[in-house]
Amino acid sequence: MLKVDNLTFEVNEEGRKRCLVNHVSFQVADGEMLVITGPNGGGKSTLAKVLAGIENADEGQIFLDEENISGYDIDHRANAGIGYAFQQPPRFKGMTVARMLSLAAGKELTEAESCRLLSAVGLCSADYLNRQMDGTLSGGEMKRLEIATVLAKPHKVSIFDEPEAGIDLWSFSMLIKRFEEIHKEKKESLILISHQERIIRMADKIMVIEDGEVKQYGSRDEVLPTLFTRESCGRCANGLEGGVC
Ligand SMILES: Nc1ncnc2c1ncn2[C@@H]1O[C@H](COP(=O)(O)OP(=O)(O)OP(=O)(O)O)[C@@H](O)[C@H]1O
Repeated sequence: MLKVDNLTFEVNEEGRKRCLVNHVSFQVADGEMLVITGPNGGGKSTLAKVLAGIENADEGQIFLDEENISGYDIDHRANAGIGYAFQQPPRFKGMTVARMLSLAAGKELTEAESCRLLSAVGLCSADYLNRQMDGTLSGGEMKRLEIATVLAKPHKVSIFDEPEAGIDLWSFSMLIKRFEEIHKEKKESLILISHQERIIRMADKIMVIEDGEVKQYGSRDEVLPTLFTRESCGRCANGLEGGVC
């Protein structure tokens, strides 16, 4: 169980404090899937970075199975069981895909194991295992490799920031299947940040974040109908595409 209590993250903008994550509290039970959605710039990625230990919270606490991980850095949080896939994955010059997957798995993977991971994200291992994780890979390829690194190891909670971004339709379907399998197995909890209706509909719980605050949080049946009846974003008069802006 992940328990997030009163999490706050501020930045200093030209001498003025701006709260990007504003007293956010929620829980993700074992095996549960939480989808976080909301308008662009609402604070979803920032919240994910604070959960993963990339940014340090100014206030609040994070508990993973009763363990207070609030003071842990990114490595300690990963060891405690938090997996995190960036919205925009970093590239690593000089590192092959095979090496990266083994590092992510925490053990030397066989070719067959690496192949299974790459297949789950729609990549053919023969073409990729010896490629460098550098600028020669396309944005969509990097995104799928980043997701494969999180899938390489079991976590208590895996956070995927917009896993659909830049991914083609065929790979997206495979990815959805993998998320469905993980969800069905109930061995790990998933937090998916997404604007994609198909992903939002998979959730056990949905949280809407806007202006750094939790605007809605509840079961899929409670929140989903309200998403698709909102006509405009709460922050501005912009129309919503497919129900979510
Ligand atoms: N380090 C930072 N310093 C200042 N402002 C930041 C910083 N990081 C993010 N922001 C701003 O905070 C707000 C929230 O950004 P964030 O990336 O968390 O939004 P998001 O909900 O993930 O958006 P999107 O749906 O577009 O991915 C944005 O206005 C962004 O420009």
